[in-house]
Amino acid sequence: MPIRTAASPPAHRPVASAAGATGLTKVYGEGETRVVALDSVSVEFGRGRFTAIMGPSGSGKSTLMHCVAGLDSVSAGSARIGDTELSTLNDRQLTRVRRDSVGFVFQAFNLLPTLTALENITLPMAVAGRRPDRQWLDLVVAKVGLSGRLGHRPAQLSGGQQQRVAVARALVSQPEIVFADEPTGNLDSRAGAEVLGFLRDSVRDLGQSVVMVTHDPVAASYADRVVFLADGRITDELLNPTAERVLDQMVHFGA
Ligand SMILES: Nc1ncnc2c1ncn2[C@@H]1O[C@H](COP(=O)(O)OP(=O)(O)OP(=O)(O)O)[C@@H](O)[C@H]1O
Repeated sequence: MPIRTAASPPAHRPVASAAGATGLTKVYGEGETRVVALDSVSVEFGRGRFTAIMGPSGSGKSTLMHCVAGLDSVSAGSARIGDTELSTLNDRQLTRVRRDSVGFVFQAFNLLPTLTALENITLPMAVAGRRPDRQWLDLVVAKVGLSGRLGHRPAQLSGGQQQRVAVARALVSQPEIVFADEPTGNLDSRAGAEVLGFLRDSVRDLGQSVVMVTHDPVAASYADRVVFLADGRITDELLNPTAERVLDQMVHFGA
């Protein structure tokens, strides 16, 4: 597989979509417990772009990410990864798309404690019966600054280093898109800045597409674009955000 080294395109130019949703509605429960978590959301996540999703608690951020990543079913509308409409897939095909086309980074690093950093990074590909491209693996490991720590187990690494292992694990299979759910939620600001820098570098230098849910305006400022959600709807977006502009927008919407 060729190594992608394309820098991300300028934010004003239309870009191909790495994932997206059309008229996506998600309803949980019924009767008195019925909650419309997403109300006909249409959104594209650009290829080679870093998109942040922001909004108040309960606005539907995680639900949007889970539906587009194929972790949750939709009630109406559609979600897609690349050109693949997820609703057309059976369970086995969906599992394969999630495994081969999507990388995940979670707030809790979700590393296996008995495996080394390198084993954690390559585990998902090993499970899938695939071998990582050695050149790409070396590049990703160097990029996230883990070259000297590949033999360490998670307990021997700081929180920031553990999250960098998780980022490398998400990048190593060269997925169509990486979804990061509050990736800096458990980190201090310095370690958080490093992880965000690596996510941004993976977009700028490696051509990766990244979508990140965050509450933090500083974290969102690493993205090329911020999409704002409120009450299950997209209310606004910002291109080339700064932390100040994101904060203004949040205050404006009472988030
Ligand atoms: N499994 C579920 N069952 C029932 N309701 C749910 C479920 N998951 C989410 N919800 C509801 O859907 C709405 C959107 O939730 P979601 O977790 O997507 O919001 P969020 O913006 O990610 O919130 P937070 O920032 O607090 O994580 C909320 O009202 C939530 O209570």
